Amino acid sequence: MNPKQVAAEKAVEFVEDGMIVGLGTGSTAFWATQKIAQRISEGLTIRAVASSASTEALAGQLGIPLVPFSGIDHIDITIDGADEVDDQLNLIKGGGGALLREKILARNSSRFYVVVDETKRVHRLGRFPLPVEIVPFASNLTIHRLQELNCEPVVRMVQGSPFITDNGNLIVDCSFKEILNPVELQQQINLIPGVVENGLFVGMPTAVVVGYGDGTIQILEPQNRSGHS
Ligand SMILES: O=C[C@H](O)[C@H](O)[C@H](O)COP(=O)(O)O
Repeated sequence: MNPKQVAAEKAVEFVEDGMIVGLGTGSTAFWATQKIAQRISEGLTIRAVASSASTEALAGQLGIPLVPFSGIDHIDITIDGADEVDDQLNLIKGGGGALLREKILARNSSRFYVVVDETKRVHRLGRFPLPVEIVPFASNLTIHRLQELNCEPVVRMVQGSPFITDNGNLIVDCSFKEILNPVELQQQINLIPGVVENGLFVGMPTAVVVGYGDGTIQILEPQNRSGHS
């Protein structure tokens, strides 16, 4: 069985009637959105907020009732993927460019479930280049300041043109190789004028659901690393 699907479907078990649900972005969150649609067809009543235009389109096709960010004052549960998960359950996100809306959802959610396959687990963050969303008009200046933090920044390109986020910004992928202090780094990055947000999610998950190729899952909680079943 697909480990991403296994993890995502487990997390959807935590969705209950009446909830406002944050829908993540990417190939793992995709399975959560599919499962939520299935549960709606079986009688579940929820409203959802999408973390990207692509997820909004998917949810719309699947008949999931959507509300805009402006129409809610809290989110009960968000289910989303990640590019890396470290031993403290800190994350790198933004491989799909959706990190800003994803972080707003996660920060405003009572519960934030992260769904990954086992390949996303690392001892320390940094193998995956850290996505940073920046405003386009001063990008060269902002990129110089990012370089001063000892990373190699590369503007993300798609088919020869800069990737543009749903918010009209650029993504700079910053290779740090190894991130020793994610708390400090996220603050340093976000203090640079021109940076909109970075893909470090520090201390945010309620739990991380890890799916394995043999169909088993492991639920990792911030202080309790048990539960392989
Ligand atoms: O911007 C995209 C998101 O942060 C994704 O959740 C992340 O990149 C993981 O995506 P996937 O599940 O496709 O590996």
